[in-house]
Amino acid sequence: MGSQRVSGDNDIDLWSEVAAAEVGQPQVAVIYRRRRAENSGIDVQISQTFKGNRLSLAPSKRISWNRALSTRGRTSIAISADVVYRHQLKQKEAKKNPKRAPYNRTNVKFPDYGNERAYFKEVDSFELLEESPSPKNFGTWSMGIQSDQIILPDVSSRLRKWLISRQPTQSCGPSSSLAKILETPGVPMESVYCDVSKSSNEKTPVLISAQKSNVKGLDLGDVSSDDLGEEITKLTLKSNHTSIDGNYHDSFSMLLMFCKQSSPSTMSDVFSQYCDPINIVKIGEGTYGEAFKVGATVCKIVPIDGDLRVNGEMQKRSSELLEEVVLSRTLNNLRGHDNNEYNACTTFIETIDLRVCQGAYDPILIKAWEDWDGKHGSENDHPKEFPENQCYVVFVLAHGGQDLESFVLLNFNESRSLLVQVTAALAVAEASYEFEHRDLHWGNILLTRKNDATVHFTLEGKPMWAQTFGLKVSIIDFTLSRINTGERILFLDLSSDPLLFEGPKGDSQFETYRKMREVTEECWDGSYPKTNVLWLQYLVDILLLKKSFKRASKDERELRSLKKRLHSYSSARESITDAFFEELFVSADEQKEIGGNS
Ligand SMILES: Nc1ncnc2c1ncn2[C@@H]1O[C@H](COP(=O)(O)OP(=O)(O)OP(=O)(O)O)[C@@H](O)[C@H]1O
Repeated sequence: MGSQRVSGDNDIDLWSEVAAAEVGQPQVAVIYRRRRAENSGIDVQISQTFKGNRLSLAPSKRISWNRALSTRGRTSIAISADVVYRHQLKQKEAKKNPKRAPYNRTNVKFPDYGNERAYFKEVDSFELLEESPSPKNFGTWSMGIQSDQIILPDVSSRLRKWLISRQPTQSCGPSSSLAKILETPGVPMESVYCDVSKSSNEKTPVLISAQKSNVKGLDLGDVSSDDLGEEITKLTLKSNHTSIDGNYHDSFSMLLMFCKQSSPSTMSDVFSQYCDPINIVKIGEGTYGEAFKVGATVCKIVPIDGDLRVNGEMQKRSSELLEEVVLSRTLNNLRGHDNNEYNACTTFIETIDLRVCQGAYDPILIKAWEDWDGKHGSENDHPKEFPENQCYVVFVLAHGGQDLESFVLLNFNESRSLLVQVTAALAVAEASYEFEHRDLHWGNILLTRKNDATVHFTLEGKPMWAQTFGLKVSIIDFTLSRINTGERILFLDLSSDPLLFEGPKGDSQFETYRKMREVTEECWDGSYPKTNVLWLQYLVDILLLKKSFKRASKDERELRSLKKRLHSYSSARESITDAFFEELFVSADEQKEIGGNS
């Protein structure tokens, strides 16, 4: 990231300030690399050099927190059944002691992270100025219900998850069943916070959901959408009676059904729908997925259900992908395909299609993978290892552009627009689905330049148009997110990931995870929209400290006071009412004059 900034004469140069503050400190570059999962922890390789005057984390390759954390992600699958039970215990304790239920680490057996702790102790003694990529790799989703859960007998975790998910949520109205979610585009599950001024400490804000008409069904062959919901449930319950190894074919069948397929496709079948396959280029990678630009879309390919370890990880199972699919599709519903939506926005990346594929990795993709590796140095395993019978889920996504980390913001207006778009999107998703992103670091915000002068949101029935100043924001990566679909709550139990909270002190990303832990009191299934506000504060920090764009000292003051005021808001929904955002919205009349998208 460049540390140059274009500034007016009166500007305070933050970078100079930071550099000045560092004078006299040891000049250290810490280089470390993380070991993959099979090595049962992190191989921290620290080297110190004394050449620059800024402390930085300079990885030999891409720093990958997620890889280190992945070992625990797998644990969270196994304990997912206990999550709800533990939450009940925590709630009981919390009732006894209204201040705070203590987090009893002694009852939880975590792997030994002694080495990592020693490492963090060492880096903590320095001021850390570099951001770290996301710890994205956390295994499976957990599901719970909002309140008054029935303590279930000791059944298999997956069955329990589904049994719980079938309990009607007391506070939600007509649910957004799986079958209905599948009816995208345009399932208008519309939900309202009854009282947005309520304190965030009230754990489950009351949602009133109203299923609207005009629900369009997909062509699901012989299966009607109502039957589909039932079939999915039966299938899952049935499959959960059997062992994990024995049952995934059932989940696989469901996945096929979700993708409207009777059998897996080949990768080239899918890609040829979007472009001439020779034009495919790799654009990014995650621990589980490889992302390729395929025509105007991005295809994220996630291998599933195989025995071959990928990037040091067990492959994800069909059942896990099912849950991710539900979450992506639920957010897709916000995109507003008719004009009746009570809550709508287009900021969450669009999932255009989902496909199940089978076969060895396509040679064209292998070539694209190798080209990217040559330029960027991949952390992932070479995909030529995949066998002929390997299965994958392909997420066909809209192309969201470049991530905030690498994107060059030009001026204060672009930064303001970034903030208003993210805040409004979170407000809409909170209002509709009690959504919390929980991992909104600068790698998960994509930016692109567009001609539209405004971007449209509908929040609780009220249409709003935010000025873009030519910038379009997309939010990706819902791995840590929490959502209430109306029928179920999808969340990840971050307590099973203690290292997430032991990241470097002073690193605003890791400070944010720690603040989330305080806010949620580790009841990760609960609704705490304040977590969205914490990430907004993080974003303001990033804009002030990590991004160079043309700005005056007055602009910096505005950002700093926004950050302060954000302290007092308990949700993105409240935050969007802040004066900072006011002048970024245009009225309906102005919108008509501008003639932007509506
Ligand atoms: N829709 C998109 N538009 C543009 N780039 C994208 C898109 N989706 C993913 N990418 C790129 O691919 C990279 C990997 O994507 P992503 O983080 O979603 O992978 P992942 O497999 O979910 O990661 P992990 O499993 O480790 O959480 C991103 O950092 C981004 O650079």
